Amino acid sequence: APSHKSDCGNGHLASNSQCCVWYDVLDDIQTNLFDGGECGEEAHESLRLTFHDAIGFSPALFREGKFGQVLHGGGADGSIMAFPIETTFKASAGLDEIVGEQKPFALKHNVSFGDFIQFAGAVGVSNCRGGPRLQFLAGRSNHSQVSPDGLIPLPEDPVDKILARMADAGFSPAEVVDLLASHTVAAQDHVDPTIHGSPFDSTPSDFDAQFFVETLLKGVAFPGNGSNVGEVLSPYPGEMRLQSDAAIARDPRTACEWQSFIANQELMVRKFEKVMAKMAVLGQDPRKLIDCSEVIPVPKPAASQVAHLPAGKNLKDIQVSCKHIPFPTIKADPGPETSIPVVPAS
Ligand code: HEM
Ligand SMILES: [Ca+2]
Ligand SMILES: [Mn+2]
Repeated sequence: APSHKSDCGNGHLASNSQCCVWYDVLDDIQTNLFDGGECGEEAHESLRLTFHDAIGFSPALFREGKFGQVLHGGGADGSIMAFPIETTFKASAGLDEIVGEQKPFALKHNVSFGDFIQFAGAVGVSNCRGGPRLQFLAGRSNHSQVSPDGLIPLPEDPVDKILARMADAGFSPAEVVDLLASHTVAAQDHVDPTIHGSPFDSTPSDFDAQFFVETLLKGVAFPGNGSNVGEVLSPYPGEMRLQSDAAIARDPRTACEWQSFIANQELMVRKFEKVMAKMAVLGQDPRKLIDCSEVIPVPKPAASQVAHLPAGKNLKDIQVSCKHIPFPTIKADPGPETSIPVVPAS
């Protein structure tokens, strides 16, 4: 049958021939960056990197004359890969590693750093069970503008400061919550450097709603060496809770959006896809980009649409923070109290 697609010559058909190269990048990074398509450390760090590149964008600084000559610029432009100074910013501790791992793939396939970072994040998170299928637009220039320090939120920042910074970049309080669905596939290495890879929920390889319920449980313990800057009490040994996540979960401006995902993983995913489409083109003119979303793999379905209370917890342990919508009915897992094995730093 006649086709309007271009034959890429690599076993794929593309709606636009400029998307062909991304199939080569996909095969290469699934094998050689994501360990055969896993939702592991590299996938998590790649998702985090999409944010740290994109959020270096500030209409407020631009108005004050302190950020570039044109408003279009900065943002999701690959500057965090082009300018090593950006990975020395406190908020980006540890990202030098994933930038170092990704950069040779971008150079080898001759694609821009800005495109590569958003593509790798989208592919990485598609490896997570229940994950989103993110939009991917290609064609960002490889000319980028170094971001000033101080634009990326820190876990010790008060909610007011985080919401103001995110509003400057164009995000509502509800959209900040939507973006934080990313923390369902996340772990820390630098808030408490004595414990490696302590996750933010009990299922860091599943893009599920566990993060949203577990952050509302009463905090009882620190997983590592006690209280660190940006850390608050978590509900289990081994799990890390960021001060910012705990506060946003409980703030009247954000608590109802937070709660709304606990019994609706599908809604969480759709809203994450929508807000990520916006974040991925900060500082870019999307009309000049080509839609290559078809290259992004279709993720495996979620194990459950509804979060559960981990074993040993009950509804009385939840610090209900949305005042006008009843807390959803969720079940508790049977069995002894959950704990996540702690991996000490080597
Ligand atoms: C509200 C602002 C946010 C704050 C304060 C924040 C803070 C943090 C911190 C402190 C870590 C741990 C880093 C480490 O110690 O290794 C982390 C990890 C992570 N963050 Fe965020 N974050 C925010 C928003 C976001 C957004 C918008 C995304 C993506 C869309 C994101 C994705 C991730 C991911 C995937 C990880 C896990 C990385 C890994 O497991 O290696 N974060 N975040
Ligand atoms: Ca999870
Ligand atoms: Mn990590």
